[in-house]
Amino acid sequence: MKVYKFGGASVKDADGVKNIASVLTSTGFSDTFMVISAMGKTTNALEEVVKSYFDKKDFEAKIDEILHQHLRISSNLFEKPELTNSEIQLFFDDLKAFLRRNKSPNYDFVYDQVVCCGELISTKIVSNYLNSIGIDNVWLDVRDYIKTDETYREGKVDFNWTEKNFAALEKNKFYITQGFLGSDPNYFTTTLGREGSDYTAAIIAYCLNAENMTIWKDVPGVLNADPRYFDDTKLLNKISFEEAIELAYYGASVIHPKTMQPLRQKGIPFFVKSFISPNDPGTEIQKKFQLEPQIPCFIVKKEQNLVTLTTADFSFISEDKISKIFKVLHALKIKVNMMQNSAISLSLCLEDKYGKLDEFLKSLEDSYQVEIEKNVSLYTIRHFEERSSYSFYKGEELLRQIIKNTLQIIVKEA
Ligand SMILES: Nc1ncnc2c1ncn2[C@@H]1O[C@H](COP(=O)(O)OP(=O)(O)O)[C@@H](O)[C@H]1O
Ligand SMILES: N[C@@H](CC(=O)OP(=O)(O)O)C(=O)O
Repeated sequence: MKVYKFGGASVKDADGVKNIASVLTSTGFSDTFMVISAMGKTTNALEEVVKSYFDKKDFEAKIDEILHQHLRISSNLFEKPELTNSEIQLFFDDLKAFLRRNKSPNYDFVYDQVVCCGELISTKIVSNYLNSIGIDNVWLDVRDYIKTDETYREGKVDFNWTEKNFAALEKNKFYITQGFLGSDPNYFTTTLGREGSDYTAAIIAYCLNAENMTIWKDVPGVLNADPRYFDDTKLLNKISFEEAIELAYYGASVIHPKTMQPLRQKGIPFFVKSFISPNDPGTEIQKKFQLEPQIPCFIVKKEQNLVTLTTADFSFISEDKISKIFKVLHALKIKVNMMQNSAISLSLCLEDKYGKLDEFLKSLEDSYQVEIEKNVSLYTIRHFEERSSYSFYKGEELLRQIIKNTLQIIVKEA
């Protein structure tokens, strides 16, 4: 069995859905498990619904907007869209009913029960479309298979339970299911973290001992830099799992960082390919591969915060103090992307996905002098060449660090 994953960019409109059919026709689809994300930016739109709901604003109008976007796509796909449209309508009716009767004040719990709609609808549309053109498939609710704990928005997968569920599945079929979703022990929906559908595909590949896994993207494969921010990017033909983990960790957003671990554990070959040119080789990721070609790789993480703490009384920043600071960061789910310390100061490059930075800074007020530079960029160059002078950014360099073959620079962009 092979595992395919198509992300939001590949199913952003009716033409995208039709293109999946041509990819499948050119590559074959027997004994395949296909994971699909929400269409385009639907997850962002559903996040807005949750925010409006908690802000006591008109969340139903936002839901209707998302409903109509999907109905439009469906109308462009089917000669007779009535059946699919009524299924789409039902998902949204259920969503509204859930929000009207919900009593839980837990934002993260409600978030997961709402945003899952994006993946449930996209897979319904794609599955119905493929069946309508003779590509027979079976739609699965992934929440019946992938089990997690109760960490809403960042569900931790119970691999043993999940593996048992997949073992019961009938072989040699073409399955379509949702990325990004799971369910907790009480069968409430959980999500695996934003952009988590790549990870879902890897979990499924792991559980089914897949021959290989391919994620289909709008780029030719893994490039040595994000083409949105860098010119003259080059395709990396081969990379090792370790290199892919490093690239993803530093922010190469083409692959979700958690994706590699399950694949590496079972030695499952992993491809990143273009859904525009499905017959091109793309990037192959395997154990013990050497990076090919051997060139520097550039990564940028935007919207970072550089926080510098200096002890108010000029005492040393001891391990004890650092450990307390990190406990608070962990509790507030603030990610540290780079750190540097001296005797009396500690600089941290922080990513504040959940808007908790002010709470963090408040907790430090009494013990530290705090300086903050918001909205900075963190550039990372893997395999940098010492003699090269890099001029890929415009702005002021705030901090620089070299660890082995990795150079990192924090920049206040001009
Ligand atoms: N090193 C890289 N190589 C290729 N693409 C990259 C890289 N770093 C970032 N990207 C970006 O990743 C995008 C594809 O990933 P993503 O948008 O998450 O796809 P999807 O949501 O469809 O799965 C590309 O359009 C590209 O801008
Ligand atoms: N739809 C989810 C999960 C995901 O992985 O999406 P994508 O494959 O489009 O990055 C998100 O936007 O976070």
